[in-house]
Amino acid sequence: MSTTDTDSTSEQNDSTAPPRELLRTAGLKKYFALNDGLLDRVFGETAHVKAVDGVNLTVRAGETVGVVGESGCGKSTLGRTLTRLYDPTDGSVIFDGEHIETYSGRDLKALRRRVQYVFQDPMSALNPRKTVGESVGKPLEVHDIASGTERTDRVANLFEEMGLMRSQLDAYPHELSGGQLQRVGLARALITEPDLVVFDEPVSALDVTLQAQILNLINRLQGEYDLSYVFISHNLNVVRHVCDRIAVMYAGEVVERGTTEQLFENPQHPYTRALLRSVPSVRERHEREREELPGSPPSATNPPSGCRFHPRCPEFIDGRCVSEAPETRSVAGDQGHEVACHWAELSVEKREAHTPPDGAARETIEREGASGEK
Ligand SMILES: Nc1ncnc2c1ncn2[C@@H]1O[C@H](COP(=O)(O)OP(=O)(O)OP(=O)(O)O)[C@@H](O)[C@H]1O
Repeated sequence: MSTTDTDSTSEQNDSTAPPRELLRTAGLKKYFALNDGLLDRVFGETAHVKAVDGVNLTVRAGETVGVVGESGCGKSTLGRTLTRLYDPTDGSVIFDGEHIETYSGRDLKALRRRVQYVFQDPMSALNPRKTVGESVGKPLEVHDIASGTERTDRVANLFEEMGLMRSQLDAYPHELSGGQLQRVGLARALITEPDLVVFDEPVSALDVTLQAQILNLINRLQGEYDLSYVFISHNLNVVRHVCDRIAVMYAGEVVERGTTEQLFENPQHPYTRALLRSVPSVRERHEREREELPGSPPSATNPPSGCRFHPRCPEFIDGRCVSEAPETRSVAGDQGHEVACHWAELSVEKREAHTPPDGAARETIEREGASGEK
């Protein structure tokens, strides 16, 4: 898939130019080997879960980029691969102008200071046998940033900034509530003063009141600490409130990207439209559209041919949907808005006149399209 996100020298000299690019992935892939038994190695090829399959994503300084999609579409794997918690299978990750996909040793350690990951479950980043104060202060020691009383003071100050009490420095993780733990998780991520933080469903385990508090805190910290965020979520209401731009993922690929306004006001991909219809407050605004999206996401090991969404697509056109992977194209008149879909390539008139084939006709097209007999 292609991207139109580019930085030219003239842009950099222009005061109205967008902020500098902090992170860019190009053709990023992460496959997991599924079978690694002796028989598989001797007799056949190892099957792979194509969790992330050629993703281009750009994050500019100071912005929040959302990654949305149903469960299993590859959001967490993308987040972990672009922060080098996972090694990419292919493609590149450029952070602050440097290719980091090949980093190891000292370079990788230095990167860890600048790029942080906040998990849905903050316990994942905390040692249950250590006080939360010790866990939050640990990166200061690992990266030789501060020790002794300076370390204690830094951790205590950050705790207060997160809305925690100094007395809670000595608490063990099991002694704190979910909301307090997520604040500790934020403190642990911010203690090294990173440039980029990836949030993986940071509030989905919390009740609605706590969600709002933590989201407000995340929002405030961005300005105070000059941070860029990648915000992974399946909750479109949350994403809408915190993100500047959004990438919609389906079966390991980005199928649409644009500003939050573009995606919510002018969604182009049938998958994005279906996702939006599943959000009650948004559905009211799109009530003229078709009904809920049927079915579930495909196998990540053997995804459908052509457009991976075609078996579930309410706008299915013809054999192209089955045999040709759609290119990522700019949406006319909507700068920075891109979509990968054959239906979105049609003129407005053709789209309006289009009636998707159903029943036997569709089955025939799918069979012929997949076998190339069309
Ligand atoms: N370590 C792993 N080994 C094998 N397969 C994996 C691994 N991690 C993820 N997967 C698979 O990769 C695909 C993408 O998973 P991933 O967790 O990235 O999706 P997700 O969109 O974040 O889902 P969720 O919202 O449920 O967390 C899924 O099919 C998943 O089962």
